Amino acid sequence: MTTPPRLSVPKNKLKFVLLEGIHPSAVDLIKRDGYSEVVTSPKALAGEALREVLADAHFLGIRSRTQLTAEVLRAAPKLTAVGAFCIGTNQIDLPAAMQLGIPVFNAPFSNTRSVAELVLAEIIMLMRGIPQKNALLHRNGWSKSAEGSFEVRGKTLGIVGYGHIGTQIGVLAEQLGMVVVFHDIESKLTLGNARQLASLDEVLTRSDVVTLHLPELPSTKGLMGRAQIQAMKPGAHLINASRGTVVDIDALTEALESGHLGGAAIDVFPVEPQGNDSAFESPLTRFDNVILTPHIGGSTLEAQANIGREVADKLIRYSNNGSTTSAVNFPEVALPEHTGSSRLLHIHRNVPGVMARVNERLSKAGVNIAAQYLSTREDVGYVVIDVDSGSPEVAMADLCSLPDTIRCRILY
Ligand SMILES: NC(=O)c1ccc[n+]([C@@H]2O[C@H](COP(=O)([O-])OP(=O)(O)OC[C@H]3O[C@@H](n4cnc5c(N)ncnc54)[C@H](O)[C@@H]3O)[C@@H](O)[C@H]2O)c1
Ligand SMILES: O=C(O)[C@H](O)COP(=O)(O)O
Repeated sequence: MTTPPRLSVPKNKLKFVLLEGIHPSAVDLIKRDGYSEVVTSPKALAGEALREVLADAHFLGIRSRTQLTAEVLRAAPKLTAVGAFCIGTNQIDLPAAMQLGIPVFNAPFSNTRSVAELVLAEIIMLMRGIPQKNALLHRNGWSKSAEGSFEVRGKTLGIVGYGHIGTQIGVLAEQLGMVVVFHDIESKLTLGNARQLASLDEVLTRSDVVTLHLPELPSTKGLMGRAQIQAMKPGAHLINASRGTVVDIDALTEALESGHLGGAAIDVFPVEPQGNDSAFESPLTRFDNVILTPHIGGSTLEAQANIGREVADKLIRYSNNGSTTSAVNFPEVALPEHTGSSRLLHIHRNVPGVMARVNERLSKAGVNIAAQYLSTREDVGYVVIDVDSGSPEVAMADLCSLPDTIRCRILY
């Protein structure tokens, strides 16, 4: 059996790696807290480059593009926690991370408003036929006409996925006088006059604009396929600022080619370039009535600065005191400061008798338990023990050698 990693390292020896142009607010906070090694990159990494950077990283920050598969995570022996500096966490194998004892944190609300504002603007732009008019003028043409231009007031907006972003858009759209209907797999508290309809189909057949706000899940992949796009009203518009895999791009292309849809606004794509120096390719580039944006729904300076601080703070708290509050994949433990005691953190297989064995080892090591906090999730347990007498190092070494240990570390 291999010995589990024991991460009881001073701050100046802990390495943070922040990829994908994470806002400098994160670096500022991390450094202000006393961590000195912060490596940054404007790009997503993959393959050997990612493996190389993860070989000695303790904390990793990514956004939506870096793919953290089980294989990649297994090749990161020191990785203690991951920060997704965004909302979506579909790019990370969350169950694999939990099995390896690696909590993942994200920023569940920091860019919600930015996405909602972009979508609101796109609704008006699409309903007025602005994308194609704008394109024509850029080619020295002129087309002053009311044909195909409509007010949004009184029109129906269909929201698919009525979560944080969907509800915000619903509220903003009602301020413009739109009728809001939505589909969600959960029964939802509706805001304003929004109405939850019985089925996705009902939302699609009624709406002048359909906007998607779903997470990427096996169940949402290809959710907007040929049949769903064809079920939309002739001349209606489709907006996708959720995940690229939710829409069948070939089916969308056909619907635009045939004129069934009046237009679309697409911010996310099944395959996205790794960085700003890579080329973007899509069958949608040939349509003037399609607004294409480079996955910037959440990319405002306000949102990115807030995300930088929020996720960096969660990583720092986990590093400094072991708190896993709001981790997306991990047993959650909210911890007070541990003054006057040492803190032992033990992540283990949640099998019958494991806590009895933990406490037996502590008793044998002769430490006094000042406080103990336990949380479990599926087959992983996370116990935090504050000890205020005896030798915490000996107790830690004993705990680390328990066969059910996944990871352990000590905080002084
Ligand atoms: N374009 C961008 O820059 C950008 C920015 C932020 C978030 N996002 C994406 O938007 C997604 C949504 O964000 P959010 O904060 O609103 O998430 P959320 O979790 O608050 O809401 C998602 C909603 O979708 C619903 N849902 C799940 N599966 C469904 C299905 N099959 N059919 C109907 N409804 C379903 C859920 O019940 C939930 O209400 C994120 O997961 C992320 O992928 C994109
Ligand atoms: O999930 C998210 O928050 C968005 O997709 C934004 O991702 P980004 O940080 O890569 O722009």
